[in-house]
Amino acid sequence: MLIVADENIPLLDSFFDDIGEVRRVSGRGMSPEDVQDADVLLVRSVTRVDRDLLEGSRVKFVGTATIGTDHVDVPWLESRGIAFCAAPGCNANSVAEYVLSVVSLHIEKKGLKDWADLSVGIVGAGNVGSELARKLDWLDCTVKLCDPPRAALEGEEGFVSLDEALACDVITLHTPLTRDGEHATYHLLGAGRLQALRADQLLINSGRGEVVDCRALLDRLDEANPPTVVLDVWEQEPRISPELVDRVWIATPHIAGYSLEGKVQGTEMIYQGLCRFLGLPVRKKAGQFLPEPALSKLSFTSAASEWSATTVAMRSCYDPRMDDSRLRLTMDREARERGGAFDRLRRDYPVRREFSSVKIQLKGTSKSLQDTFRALGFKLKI
Ligand SMILES: NC(=O)C1=CN([C@@H]2O[C@H](COP(=O)(O)OP(=O)(O)OC[C@H]3O[C@@H](n4cnc5c(N)ncnc54)[C@H](O)[C@@H]3O)[C@@H](O)[C@H]2O)C=CC1
Ligand SMILES: O=C(O)C(=O)[C@H](O)COP(=O)(O)O
Repeated sequence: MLIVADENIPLLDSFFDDIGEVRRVSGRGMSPEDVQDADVLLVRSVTRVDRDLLEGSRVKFVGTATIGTDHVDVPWLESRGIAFCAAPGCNANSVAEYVLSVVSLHIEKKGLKDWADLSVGIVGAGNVGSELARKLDWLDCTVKLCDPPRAALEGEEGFVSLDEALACDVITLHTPLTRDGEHATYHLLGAGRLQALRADQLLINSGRGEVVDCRALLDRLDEANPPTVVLDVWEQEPRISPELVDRVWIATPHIAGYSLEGKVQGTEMIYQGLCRFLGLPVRKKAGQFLPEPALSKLSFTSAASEWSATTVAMRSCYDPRMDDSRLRLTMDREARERGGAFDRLRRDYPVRREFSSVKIQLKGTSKSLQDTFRALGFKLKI
């Protein structure tokens, strides 16, 4: 059996080499010739999987090691009897930690040292939005969830309108990219809604670039009193707008979901999907391939303030400003080289471990500090 796979999927051999021969190809540049003789195709989000790629091939199973599926023409796969599997939720915690890290920097920038004063509007309350809401709730933020498709379901309640979510101190977008239907998200935030944002607000997009009209955003950021904006996702990746990078506060190259745990869980989920499809037993688990983290323990005493202890711990695991600096450094290249540089930042992404990989040892500290660490997802050793 021939398995053609995006070379950027981690642990391809560990998971798949006893199922078939694995051929690695570039995800971004994948062509019909690459997949023609494949039985199985494994991709990430940068490969458009549709008739143009697969017509005439013998592919019978497609797996994407990502949450998002907007790059896959699922109805066409169904029409051809090609099985499909994605990895829902695989990197949801990674994205939630990205947003928490950004919000903690924002709180400091505003001269505050507490989560509790903040209202956060979460647009899209699925795996990512719900995980983020759970953590922010524990941190005593006021959380408002906007999810019209869920709100329309029987028994679902407590959701707010988009306008109410967009009035919060922090707005964070976690919808899929959809172009059709009642709840389409393409350019959900267009000129009108961007116009209404205030200078004291923070807008974070780590969903999909096209959910925000980036041309309109650029215009808004050139006007008086613009909001603060953080973008992980962009229209026209990998050839993103340098003008927009220049105007946003934090700019990262679509890596919110790039914790090692998130990426490896993505591979694990398509491995499980392929095993189900082939009727094979599932013998491997993501956990067996995760190395010991470089940072496995941190200690704090009662001398440390709650804010400094938790932000030191968070930033020891992940600081979005590092990703921001790396992306900005690529912006002075020639236009034709910038797309390649964006993809290389993603391909060569440093190992980033989730908060749960670090044990926090606390000596003589308060119950409230313990609760905050727990809310953020750290393991405690008291
Ligand atoms: N930046 C990154 O690295 C990553 C980005 N993503 C993106 O985040 C998206 C969300 O991920 P999950 O939460 O796991 O997906 P999910 O499918 O679990 O949840 C999406 C939620 O959005 C809601 N939704 C749909 N249309 C909406 C609308 N018009 N307004 C408000 N809510 C709407 C759905 O009802 C659903 O509850 C993915 O589709 C993907 O595009 C996901 C992982 C990593
Ligand atoms: O899971 C998703 O959805 C994502 O956006 C991925 O984290 C993006 O990673 P790549 O598929 O582009 O490597």
